[in-house]
Amino acid sequence: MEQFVRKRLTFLTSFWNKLRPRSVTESCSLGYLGSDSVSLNSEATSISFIPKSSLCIALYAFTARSASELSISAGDKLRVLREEGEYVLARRLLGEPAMGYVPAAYVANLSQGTSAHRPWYFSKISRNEAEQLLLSPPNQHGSFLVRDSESSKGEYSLSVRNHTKVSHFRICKSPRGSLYIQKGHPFPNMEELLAFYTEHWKVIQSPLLQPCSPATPPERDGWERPRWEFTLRRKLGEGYFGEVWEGLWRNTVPVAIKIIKADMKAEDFTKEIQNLKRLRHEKLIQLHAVCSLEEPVYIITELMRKGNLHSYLNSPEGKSLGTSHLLNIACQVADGMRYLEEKHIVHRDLAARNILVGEELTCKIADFGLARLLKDDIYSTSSSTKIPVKWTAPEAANYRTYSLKSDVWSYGILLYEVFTYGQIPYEGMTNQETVRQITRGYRLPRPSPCPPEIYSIMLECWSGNTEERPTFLALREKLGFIYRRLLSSLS
Ligand SMILES: Nc1ncnc2c1ncn2[C@@H]1O[C@H](COP(=O)(O)OP(=O)(O)OP(=O)(O)O)[C@@H](O)[C@H]1O
Repeated sequence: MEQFVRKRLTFLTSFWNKLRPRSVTESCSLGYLGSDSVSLNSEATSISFIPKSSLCIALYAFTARSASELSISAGDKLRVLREEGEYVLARRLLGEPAMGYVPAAYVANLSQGTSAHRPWYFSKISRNEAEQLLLSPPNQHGSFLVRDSESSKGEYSLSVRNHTKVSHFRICKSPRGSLYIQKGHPFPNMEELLAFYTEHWKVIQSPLLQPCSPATPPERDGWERPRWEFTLRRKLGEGYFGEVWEGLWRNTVPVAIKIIKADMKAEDFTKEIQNLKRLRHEKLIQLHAVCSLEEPVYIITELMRKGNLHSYLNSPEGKSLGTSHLLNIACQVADGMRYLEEKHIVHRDLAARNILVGEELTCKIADFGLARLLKDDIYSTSSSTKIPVKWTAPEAANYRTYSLKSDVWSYGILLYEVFTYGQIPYEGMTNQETVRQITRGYRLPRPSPCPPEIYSIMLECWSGNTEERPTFLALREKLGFIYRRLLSSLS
Protein backbone atom coordinates (compact mmCIF):
# COMPACT_ATOMS: atom_id res chain seq x y z
CA MET A 1 0.00 0.00 0.00
CA GLU A 2 2.73 2.41 1.02
CA GLN A 3 4.66 1.61 -2.19
CA PHE A 4 1.54 2.18 -4.26
CA VAL A 5 0.71 5.54 -2.67
CA ARG A 6 4.35 6.66 -2.85
CA LYS A 7 4.46 5.86 -6.53
CA ARG A 8 1.12 7.37 -7.51
CA LEU A 9 0.99 10.38 -5.23
CA THR A 10 4.52 11.68 -5.61
CA PHE A 11 3.54 15.18 -4.43
CA LEU A 12 3.03 13.59 -0.99
CA THR A 13 6.61 12.30 -0.82
CA SER A 14 7.83 14.71 1.84
CA PHE A 15 4.77 13.93 3.94
CA TRP A 16 5.39 10.17 3.66
CA ASN A 17 9.07 10.60 4.42
CA LYS A 18 8.22 12.36 7.65
CA LEU A 19 5.54 9.86 8.55
CA ARG A 20 7.43 6.69 7.55
CA PRO A 21 11.09 7.28 6.64
CA ARG A 22 12.13 5.01 3.78
CA SER A 23 14.24 2.07 4.87
CA VAL A 24 17.96 2.54 4.20
CA THR A 25 18.30 -0.96 2.81
CA GLU A 26 15.74 -0.28 0.17
CA SER A 27 17.09 3.08 -0.90
CA CYS A 28 20.69 1.90 -0.97
CA SER A 29 20.20 -1.24 -2.94
CA LEU A 30 18.05 0.63 -5.42
CA GLY A 31 20.71 3.30 -5.69
CA TYR A 32 23.34 0.69 -6.31
CA LEU A 33 21.54 -1.19 -8.96
CA GLY A 34 20.05 1.78 -10.70
CA SER A 35 22.65 4.52 -10.84
CA ASP A 36 26.19 4.91 -11.99
CA SER A 37 26.90 8.02 -10.01
CA VAL A 38 27.02 6.56 -6.54
CA SER A 39 29.59 8.44 -4.50
CA LEU A 40 31.92 6.65 -2.15
CA ASN A 41 30.01 7.99 0.82
CA SER A 42 26.76 6.49 -0.35
CA GLU A 43 28.61 3.26 -1.13
CA ALA A 44 29.91 3.21 2.38
CA THR A 45 26.36 3.40 3.67
CA SER A 46 24.94 0.83 1.34
CA ILE A 47 27.73 -1.65 1.99
CA SER A 48 26.58 -2.19 5.51
CA PHE A 49 23.24 -3.53 4.27
CA ILE A 50 24.43 -5.88 1.59
CA PRO A 51 26.91 -8.67 2.28
CA LYS A 52 30.25 -6.89 2.26
CA SER A 53 32.07 -9.27 -0.02
CA SER A 54 29.52 -8.97 -2.77
CA LEU A 55 30.09 -5.41 -3.92
CA CYS A 56 33.19 -4.87 -5.97
CA ILE A 57 34.77 -2.51 -8.41
CA ALA A 58 36.78 -3.58 -11.46
CA LEU A 59 40.39 -2.45 -11.17
CA TYR A 60 41.35 -3.37 -14.73
CA ALA A 61 39.60 -4.08 -18.01
CA PHE A 62 39.14 -7.78 -18.80
CA THR A 63 37.92 -9.26 -22.08
CA ALA A 64 35.89 -12.44 -21.87
CA ARG A 65 37.38 -15.39 -23.76
CA SER A 66 34.38 -17.66 -23.57
CA ALA A 67 30.64 -17.42 -23.00
CA SER A 68 31.13 -18.19 -19.31
CA GLU A 69 33.28 -15.09 -18.74
CA LEU A 70 32.27 -11.46 -18.34
CA SER A 71 33.96 -8.54 -20.09
CA ILE A 72 34.49 -5.62 -17.74
CA SER A 73 35.97 -2.13 -17.92
CA ALA A 74 38.02 -0.54 -15.17
CA GLY A 75 35.63 1.17 -12.77
CA ASP A 76 32.65 -1.14 -13.45
CA LYS A 77 30.66 -1.94 -10.34
CA LEU A 78 29.99 -5.62 -9.83
CA ARG A 79 28.13 -7.87 -7.47
CA VAL A 80 30.25 -10.91 -6.73
CA LEU A 81 28.07 -13.98 -6.31
CA ARG A 82 30.76 -16.46 -5.40
CA GLU A 83 34.49 -17.08 -5.50
CA GLU A 84 35.86 -20.00 -7.51
CA GLY A 85 39.61 -20.40 -7.28
CA GLU A 86 41.31 -17.54 -9.03
CA TYR A 87 38.03 -16.34 -10.52
CA VAL A 88 34.83 -14.83 -9.18
CA LEU A 89 31.36 -15.16 -10.60
CA ALA A 90 30.14 -11.59 -10.95
CA ARG A 91 27.14 -9.67 -12.19
CA ARG A 92 27.56 -6.23 -13.68
CA LEU A 93 25.37 -3.79 -11.80
CA LEU A 94 25.03 -1.14 -14.45
CA GLY A 95 24.38 -1.09 -18.18
CA GLU A 96 23.50 -4.30 -19.99
CA PRO A 97 22.68 -6.97 -17.42
CA ALA A 98 25.40 -9.60 -17.73
CA MET A 99 26.99 -12.24 -15.55
CA GLY A 100 30.14 -14.37 -15.83
CA TYR A 101 33.57 -15.15 -14.48
CA VAL A 102 36.30 -12.53 -14.09
CA PRO A 103 39.77 -12.96 -12.56
CA ALA A 104 39.58 -12.33 -8.82
CA ALA A 105 42.72 -10.19 -9.00
CA TYR A 106 40.93 -7.79 -11.34
CA VAL A 107 38.29 -6.74 -8.81
CA ALA A 108 38.46 -5.14 -5.40
CA ASN A 109 35.94 -5.22 -2.67
CA LEU A 110 34.27 -1.86 -2.26
CA SER A 111 34.01 -2.35 1.46
CA GLN A 112 37.79 -2.22 1.49
CA GLY A 113 37.47 1.26 0.10
CA THR A 114 39.30 0.70 -3.16
CA SER A 115 37.47 3.07 -5.38
CA ALA A 116 37.92 5.36 -8.30
CA HIS A 117 36.92 8.10 -5.83
CA ARG A 118 39.68 7.31 -3.31
CA PRO A 119 42.58 6.13 -5.46
CA TRP A 120 45.01 6.72 -2.58
CA TYR A 121 43.31 4.24 -0.23
CA PHE A 122 45.00 0.84 -0.20
CA SER A 123 43.19 -0.63 2.75
CA LYS A 124 44.87 -3.85 3.89
CA ILE A 125 48.39 -3.60 2.53
CA SER A 126 51.25 -3.86 5.02
CA ARG A 127 53.97 -1.29 5.67
CA ASN A 128 56.46 -3.40 3.69
CA GLU A 129 54.12 -3.88 0.76
CA ALA A 130 53.38 -0.14 0.73
CA GLU A 131 57.12 0.57 0.54
CA GLN A 132 57.63 -1.90 -2.28
CA LEU A 133 54.71 -0.51 -4.25
CA LEU A 134 55.67 3.14 -3.80
CA LEU A 135 59.29 2.46 -4.73
CA SER A 136 58.43 0.60 -7.92
CA PRO A 137 57.44 2.14 -11.26
CA PRO A 138 55.33 3.94 -12.29
CA ASN A 139 55.35 5.48 -8.80
CA GLN A 140 57.76 8.31 -8.17
CA HIS A 141 58.71 11.06 -5.74
CA GLY A 142 55.53 12.38 -4.07
CA SER A 143 53.41 9.23 -4.63
CA PHE A 144 51.37 8.52 -1.51
CA LEU A 145 48.79 6.16 -0.12
CA VAL A 146 46.65 5.69 2.97
CA ARG A 147 46.43 2.21 4.48
CA ASP A 148 44.95 0.62 7.58
CA SER A 149 47.35 0.82 10.48
CA GLU A 150 48.90 -2.57 11.25
CA SER A 151 49.37 -1.87 14.94
CA SER A 152 46.28 0.24 15.86
CA LYS A 153 43.00 -1.22 14.70
CA GLY A 154 40.63 1.37 13.24
CA GLU A 155 43.40 3.88 12.60
CA TYR A 156 45.35 4.58 9.43
CA SER A 157 48.83 5.30 8.15
CA LEU A 158 49.91 7.71 5.45
CA SER A 159 52.88 6.43 3.41
CA VAL A 160 54.65 8.92 1.16
CA ARG A 161 57.55 8.35 -1.22
CA ASN A 162 60.25 10.92 -0.65
CA HIS A 163 62.75 10.40 -3.47
CA THR A 164 64.23 6.96 -2.73
CA LYS A 165 62.73 6.56 0.74
CA VAL A 166 59.23 6.08 2.09
CA SER A 167 58.00 7.98 5.16
CA HIS A 168 55.06 6.75 7.23
CA PHE A 169 52.75 8.92 9.36
CA ARG A 170 50.20 7.57 11.81
CA ILE A 171 46.71 9.00 11.27
CA CYS A 172 44.96 8.79 14.65
CA LYS A 173 41.27 8.78 15.30
CA SER A 174 39.83 10.81 18.18
CA PRO A 175 37.01 9.32 20.26
CA ARG A 176 34.60 11.57 18.35
CA GLY A 177 35.78 10.19 15.01
CA SER A 178 37.93 13.03 13.71
CA LEU A 179 41.29 12.25 12.16
CA TYR A 180 44.67 13.82 12.88
CA ILE A 181 48.38 13.45 12.31
CA GLN A 182 49.40 16.20 14.72
CA LYS A 183 47.60 16.32 18.04
CA GLY A 184 45.34 19.36 18.26
CA HIS A 185 44.91 19.54 14.48
CA PRO A 186 41.89 17.36 13.69
CA PHE A 187 39.96 16.94 10.43
CA PRO A 188 36.40 15.65 9.99
CA ASN A 189 37.44 13.20 7.25
CA MET A 190 40.40 11.82 5.33
CA GLU A 191 39.81 13.98 2.25
CA GLU A 192 40.18 17.16 4.28
CA LEU A 193 43.22 15.86 6.10
CA LEU A 194 44.93 15.03 2.80
CA ALA A 195 43.92 18.35 1.25
CA PHE A 196 45.58 20.15 4.17
CA TYR A 197 48.85 18.20 3.97
CA THR A 198 48.93 18.46 0.20
CA GLU A 199 48.96 22.23 0.60
CA HIS A 200 51.12 22.35 3.74
CA TRP A 201 53.42 19.47 2.91
CA LYS A 202 56.37 21.10 4.60
CA VAL A 203 54.78 20.27 7.97
CA ILE A 204 55.50 16.59 7.25
CA GLN A 205 58.42 17.34 4.94
CA SER A 206 56.99 15.01 2.31
CA PRO A 207 55.06 16.39 -0.66
CA LEU A 208 51.81 14.61 -1.57
CA LEU A 209 51.99 14.90 -5.36
CA GLN A 210 49.98 11.98 -6.73
CA PRO A 211 48.12 8.94 -5.40
CA CYS A 212 50.07 5.70 -5.58
CA SER A 213 49.43 3.65 -8.75
CA PRO A 214 48.34 0.10 -8.04
CA ALA A 215 50.55 -2.76 -9.18
CA THR A 216 50.11 -3.64 -12.84
CA PRO A 217 47.61 -6.46 -13.29
CA PRO A 218 49.09 -9.92 -12.97
CA GLU A 219 50.15 -11.23 -16.34
CA ARG A 220 47.41 -13.35 -17.80
CA ASP A 221 46.82 -14.42 -21.30
CA GLY A 222 44.19 -16.36 -23.09
CA TRP A 223 45.75 -19.67 -22.00
CA GLU A 224 45.41 -19.14 -18.25
CA ARG A 225 42.47 -21.03 -16.72
CA PRO A 226 41.31 -21.48 -13.14
CA ARG A 227 42.46 -24.75 -11.59
CA TRP A 228 39.00 -25.82 -10.43
CA GLU A 229 38.04 -26.34 -14.07
CA PHE A 230 40.22 -29.48 -14.16
CA THR A 231 39.82 -32.82 -12.47
CA LEU A 232 42.51 -35.49 -12.37
CA ARG A 233 41.39 -39.00 -13.32
CA ARG A 234 44.31 -41.37 -13.94
CA LYS A 235 48.08 -41.12 -13.95
CA LEU A 236 49.46 -41.69 -17.45
CA GLY A 237 53.16 -41.38 -16.94
CA GLU A 238 56.00 -39.38 -15.55
CA GLY A 239 58.74 -37.33 -17.17
CA TYR A 240 61.52 -34.98 -16.17
CA PHE A 241 59.11 -32.15 -15.31
CA GLY A 242 56.58 -34.19 -13.36
CA GLU A 243 53.58 -36.47 -13.64
CA VAL A 244 51.15 -36.56 -16.55
CA TRP A 245 47.50 -37.29 -15.78
CA GLU A 246 44.43 -37.98 -17.78
CA GLY A 247 41.77 -35.53 -16.67
CA LEU A 248 38.61 -33.69 -17.52
CA TRP A 249 38.12 -30.04 -18.34
CA ARG A 250 34.87 -28.73 -16.84
CA ASN A 251 33.81 -32.35 -16.33
CA THR A 252 33.36 -32.86 -20.05
CA VAL A 253 36.45 -32.49 -22.25
CA PRO A 254 39.13 -35.21 -21.79
CA VAL A 255 42.60 -33.65 -21.49
CA ALA A 256 46.17 -34.51 -20.48
CA ILE A 257 47.47 -32.57 -17.48
CA LYS A 258 51.19 -32.25 -16.84
CA ILE A 259 51.75 -31.36 -13.18
CA ILE A 260 55.07 -29.58 -12.94
CA LYS A 261 57.15 -30.65 -9.92
CA ALA A 262 57.41 -27.95 -7.29
CA ASP A 263 61.21 -27.94 -7.39
CA MET A 264 61.44 -27.31 -11.16
CA LYS A 265 62.95 -24.02 -12.21
CA ALA A 266 60.22 -21.90 -13.85
CA GLU A 267 62.52 -20.88 -16.71
CA ASP A 268 62.92 -24.52 -17.75
CA PHE A 269 59.31 -25.50 -18.21
CA THR A 270 58.14 -22.07 -19.38
CA LYS A 271 60.21 -22.66 -22.53
CA GLU A 272 58.03 -25.66 -23.27
CA ILE A 273 54.87 -23.64 -22.58
CA GLN A 274 56.05 -20.73 -24.77
CA ASN A 275 56.80 -23.09 -27.63
CA LEU A 276 53.43 -24.77 -27.30
CA LYS A 277 51.68 -21.39 -27.27
CA ARG A 278 53.15 -20.15 -30.51
CA LEU A 279 52.99 -23.37 -32.54
CA ARG A 280 49.82 -24.76 -34.05
CA HIS A 281 49.69 -27.70 -36.44
CA GLU A 282 47.61 -30.84 -36.58
CA LYS A 283 50.72 -32.98 -36.16
CA LEU A 284 51.95 -31.10 -33.09
CA ILE A 285 50.48 -31.69 -29.66
CA GLN A 286 48.00 -28.88 -28.97
CA LEU A 287 48.12 -26.80 -25.82
CA HIS A 288 44.68 -26.23 -24.30
CA ALA A 289 45.42 -24.19 -21.19
CA VAL A 290 47.78 -23.51 -18.32
CA CYS A 291 47.27 -22.94 -14.60
CA SER A 292 50.47 -21.09 -13.83
CA LEU A 293 49.53 -18.55 -11.20
CA GLU A 294 50.22 -20.88 -8.30
CA GLU A 295 52.01 -24.14 -7.69
CA PRO A 296 51.95 -26.80 -8.87
CA VAL A 297 51.77 -25.44 -12.41
CA TYR A 298 49.49 -27.41 -14.74
CA ILE A 299 50.10 -27.65 -18.49
CA ILE A 300 46.98 -28.91 -20.18
CA THR A 301 47.21 -30.44 -23.64
CA GLU A 302 45.06 -32.60 -25.83
CA LEU A 303 44.83 -36.19 -24.62
CA MET A 304 46.48 -38.83 -26.79
CA ARG A 305 44.88 -42.00 -25.53
CA LYS A 306 47.50 -44.45 -26.75
CA GLY A 307 50.45 -42.80 -25.05
CA ASN A 308 53.92 -42.45 -26.50
CA LEU A 309 54.89 -44.10 -29.78
CA HIS A 310 57.74 -46.10 -28.28
CA SER A 311 55.48 -47.92 -25.79
CA TYR A 312 52.72 -48.17 -28.36
CA LEU A 313 54.99 -49.94 -30.87
CA ASN A 314 55.90 -52.41 -28.14
CA SER A 315 52.24 -53.06 -27.26
CA PRO A 316 50.26 -55.95 -28.85
CA GLU A 317 48.30 -53.41 -30.93
CA GLY A 318 51.52 -51.75 -32.12
CA LYS A 319 53.15 -55.10 -32.92
CA SER A 320 50.23 -55.98 -35.19
CA LEU A 321 50.77 -52.97 -37.48
CA GLY A 322 51.72 -53.65 -41.10
CA THR A 323 54.24 -51.78 -43.26
CA SER A 324 51.60 -49.36 -44.57
CA HIS A 325 50.68 -48.38 -40.99
CA LEU A 326 54.34 -47.86 -40.11
CA LEU A 327 54.77 -45.74 -43.22
CA ASN A 328 51.69 -43.76 -42.28
CA ILE A 329 53.26 -42.98 -38.89
CA ALA A 330 56.50 -41.92 -40.59
CA CYS A 331 54.58 -39.58 -42.94
CA GLN A 332 52.71 -37.92 -40.06
CA VAL A 333 55.90 -37.20 -38.13
CA ALA A 334 57.60 -35.86 -41.28
CA ASP A 335 54.60 -33.58 -41.80
CA GLY A 336 54.83 -32.14 -38.29
CA MET A 337 58.59 -31.70 -38.66
CA ARG A 338 58.10 -29.98 -42.02
CA TYR A 339 56.00 -27.39 -40.17
CA LEU A 340 58.78 -26.83 -37.61
CA GLU A 341 61.29 -26.60 -40.48
CA GLU A 342 59.15 -23.90 -42.08
CA LYS A 343 59.19 -22.01 -38.78
CA HIS A 344 62.99 -22.49 -38.39
CA ILE A 345 62.48 -24.33 -35.12
CA VAL A 346 64.82 -27.13 -34.14
CA HIS A 347 63.24 -29.77 -31.90
CA ARG A 348 66.49 -31.31 -30.55
CA ASP A 349 64.76 -34.32 -28.96
CA LEU A 350 62.96 -36.06 -31.80
CA ALA A 351 62.44 -39.73 -30.86
CA ALA A 352 59.57 -42.23 -30.68
CA ARG A 353 59.22 -41.54 -26.93
CA ASN A 354 58.30 -37.95 -27.81
CA ILE A 355 55.61 -38.80 -30.35
CA LEU A 356 52.13 -39.33 -28.92
CA VAL A 357 49.55 -41.66 -30.42
CA GLY A 358 45.79 -41.09 -30.45
CA GLU A 359 42.77 -42.79 -31.94
CA GLU A 360 43.03 -44.16 -35.48
CA LEU A 361 46.81 -44.05 -35.41
CA THR A 362 46.99 -40.27 -35.21
CA CYS A 363 50.53 -39.25 -34.28
CA LYS A 364 51.63 -35.89 -32.90
CA ILE A 365 55.00 -34.47 -31.98
CA ALA A 366 55.38 -33.55 -28.31
CA ASP A 367 58.01 -32.50 -25.81
CA PHE A 368 59.15 -29.08 -26.87
CA GLY A 369 61.22 -28.60 -23.75
CA LEU A 370 64.44 -28.37 -25.76
CA ALA A 371 62.99 -26.79 -28.91
CA ARG A 372 64.70 -23.59 -30.06
CA LEU A 373 64.15 -20.95 -32.71
CA LEU A 374 67.16 -21.01 -35.04
CA LYS A 375 68.77 -17.65 -35.78
CA ASP A 376 71.42 -18.73 -38.29
CA ASP A 377 70.13 -22.21 -39.06
CA ILE A 378 72.50 -23.53 -36.41
CA TYR A 379 72.00 -23.46 -32.68
CA SER A 380 75.06 -23.91 -30.47
CA THR A 381 74.92 -24.67 -26.83
CA SER A 382 77.71 -24.96 -24.36
CA SER A 383 75.42 -26.25 -21.64
CA SER A 384 75.70 -29.84 -20.66
CA THR A 385 71.99 -30.56 -21.17
CA LYS A 386 71.56 -34.31 -21.04
CA ILE A 387 71.93 -35.42 -24.63
CA PRO A 388 70.00 -38.43 -25.98
CA VAL A 389 73.21 -39.55 -27.68
CA LYS A 390 71.83 -42.42 -29.73
CA TRP A 391 69.31 -40.08 -31.42
CA THR A 392 71.70 -37.15 -31.83
CA ALA A 393 73.66 -36.28 -34.98
CA PRO A 394 77.46 -36.51 -34.51
CA GLU A 395 78.02 -32.75 -34.97
CA ALA A 396 75.41 -32.05 -32.25
CA ALA A 397 76.71 -34.77 -29.92
CA ASN A 398 80.36 -33.71 -30.38
CA TYR A 399 80.14 -29.94 -30.82
CA ARG A 400 76.58 -29.14 -29.62
CA THR A 401 75.71 -27.61 -32.97
CA TYR A 402 72.02 -28.21 -33.55
CA SER A 403 70.23 -27.49 -36.79
CA LEU A 404 67.23 -28.78 -38.68
CA LYS A 405 69.72 -31.18 -40.26
CA SER A 406 70.51 -32.67 -36.85
CA ASP A 407 66.73 -33.14 -36.40
CA VAL A 408 66.76 -34.98 -39.75
CA TRP A 409 69.39 -37.37 -38.34
CA SER A 410 67.14 -38.01 -35.31
CA TYR A 411 64.24 -38.58 -37.67
CA GLY A 412 66.26 -41.35 -39.34
CA ILE A 413 66.67 -42.99 -35.92
CA LEU A 414 62.94 -42.59 -35.32
CA LEU A 415 62.31 -44.39 -38.63
CA TYR A 416 64.51 -47.19 -37.31
CA GLU A 417 62.46 -47.34 -34.09
CA VAL A 418 59.24 -47.47 -36.11
CA PHE A 419 60.38 -50.25 -38.43
CA THR A 420 61.78 -52.31 -35.55
CA TYR A 421 58.57 -51.90 -33.50
CA GLY A 422 60.32 -49.89 -30.85
CA GLN A 423 63.76 -51.49 -30.54
CA ILE A 424 66.47 -49.47 -28.82
CA PRO A 425 68.96 -48.26 -31.45
CA TYR A 426 72.54 -49.52 -31.16
CA GLU A 427 71.38 -52.10 -28.65
CA GLY A 428 74.20 -53.34 -26.47
CA MET A 429 76.41 -50.34 -27.24
CA THR A 430 77.19 -47.60 -24.75
CA ASN A 431 76.73 -43.95 -25.69
CA GLN A 432 80.49 -43.48 -26.01
CA GLU A 433 80.87 -46.52 -28.20
CA THR A 434 77.99 -45.37 -30.39
CA VAL A 435 79.61 -41.96 -31.02
CA ARG A 436 82.96 -43.62 -31.75
CA GLN A 437 81.44 -46.09 -34.21
CA ILE A 438 79.32 -43.44 -35.95
CA THR A 439 82.35 -41.20 -36.40
CA ARG A 440 84.13 -44.16 -38.01
CA GLY A 441 81.26 -44.54 -40.46
CA TYR A 442 79.22 -47.30 -38.81
CA ARG A 443 75.43 -47.14 -39.44
CA LEU A 444 72.52 -49.16 -38.04
CA PRO A 445 71.64 -52.17 -40.20
CA ARG A 446 68.39 -52.46 -42.14
CA PRO A 447 65.62 -53.85 -39.91
CA SER A 448 64.09 -56.91 -41.55
CA PRO A 449 60.53 -55.56 -42.02
CA CYS A 450 61.90 -52.35 -43.54
CA PRO A 451 61.65 -52.00 -47.33
CA PRO A 452 65.09 -51.20 -48.90
CA GLU A 453 63.62 -47.96 -50.26
CA ILE A 454 62.91 -46.78 -46.71
CA TYR A 455 66.30 -47.95 -45.49
CA SER A 456 68.01 -45.85 -48.14
CA ILE A 457 66.07 -42.84 -46.80
CA MET A 458 67.39 -43.67 -43.30
CA LEU A 459 70.93 -43.73 -44.69
CA GLU A 460 70.39 -40.32 -46.33
CA CYS A 461 69.27 -38.94 -42.96
CA TRP A 462 72.49 -40.30 -41.44
CA SER A 463 74.80 -38.71 -43.95
CA GLY A 464 77.95 -37.41 -42.24
CA ASN A 465 77.68 -34.33 -44.43
CA THR A 466 74.76 -32.28 -43.15
CA GLU A 467 74.18 -30.75 -46.61
CA GLU A 468 73.50 -34.18 -48.04
CA ARG A 469 70.69 -34.91 -45.59
CA PRO A 470 67.21 -34.31 -47.06
CA THR A 471 64.87 -31.59 -45.83
CA PHE A 472 61.66 -32.56 -44.01
CA LEU A 473 59.73 -31.21 -46.96
CA ALA A 474 61.55 -33.65 -49.25
CA LEU A 475 61.12 -36.48 -46.72
CA ARG A 476 57.40 -35.91 -46.45
CA GLU A 477 57.02 -35.95 -50.23
CA LYS A 478 59.15 -39.01 -50.77
CA LEU A 479 57.52 -41.02 -47.98
CA GLY A 480 54.06 -39.81 -49.03
CA PHE A 481 54.72 -41.05 -52.54
CA ILE A 482 55.91 -44.47 -51.32
CA TYR A 483 52.90 -44.70 -48.98
CA ARG A 484 50.35 -43.90 -51.70
CA ARG A 485 52.01 -46.35 -54.06
CA LEU A 486 51.91 -49.07 -51.42
CA LEU A 487 48.23 -48.40 -50.69
CA SER A 488 47.26 -48.58 -54.33
CA SER A 489 49.20 -51.83 -54.75
CA LEU A 490 47.26 -53.28 -51.81
CA SER A 491 43.86 -52.29 -53.14
N1 LIG B 1 49.10 -35.46 -24.07
C1 LIG B 1 49.30 -36.69 -23.62
N2 LIG B 1 48.38 -37.63 -23.81
C2 LIG B 1 48.59 -38.89 -23.36
N3 LIG B 1 49.69 -39.29 -22.70
C3 LIG B 1 50.64 -38.39 -22.48
C4 LIG B 1 50.50 -37.04 -22.92
N4 LIG B 1 51.62 -36.37 -22.56
C5 LIG B 1 52.40 -37.25 -21.96
N5 LIG B 1 51.83 -38.47 -21.89
C6 LIG B 1 52.39 -39.70 -21.27
O1 LIG B 1 53.13 -39.35 -20.13
C7 LIG B 1 54.49 -39.74 -20.28
C8 LIG B 1 55.40 -38.69 -19.67
O2 LIG B 1 55.35 -37.55 -20.48
P1 LIG B 1 56.33 -36.34 -20.34
O3 LIG B 1 56.10 -35.42 -21.49
O4 LIG B 1 56.21 -35.77 -18.99
O5 LIG B 1 57.73 -36.97 -20.34
P2 LIG B 1 58.61 -37.62 -21.45
O6 LIG B 1 58.17 -37.18 -22.81
O7 LIG B 1 58.62 -39.09 -21.21
O8 LIG B 1 60.04 -37.07 -21.19
P3 LIG B 1 60.68 -35.77 -20.59
O9 LIG B 1 61.27 -36.26 -19.33
O10 LIG B 1 61.68 -35.40 -21.64
O11 LIG B 1 59.65 -34.72 -20.38
C9 LIG B 1 54.69 -39.90 -21.81
O12 LIG B 1 55.70 -40.82 -22.10
C10 LIG B 1 53.34 -40.38 -22.26
O13 LIG B 1 53.23 -41.77 -22.12
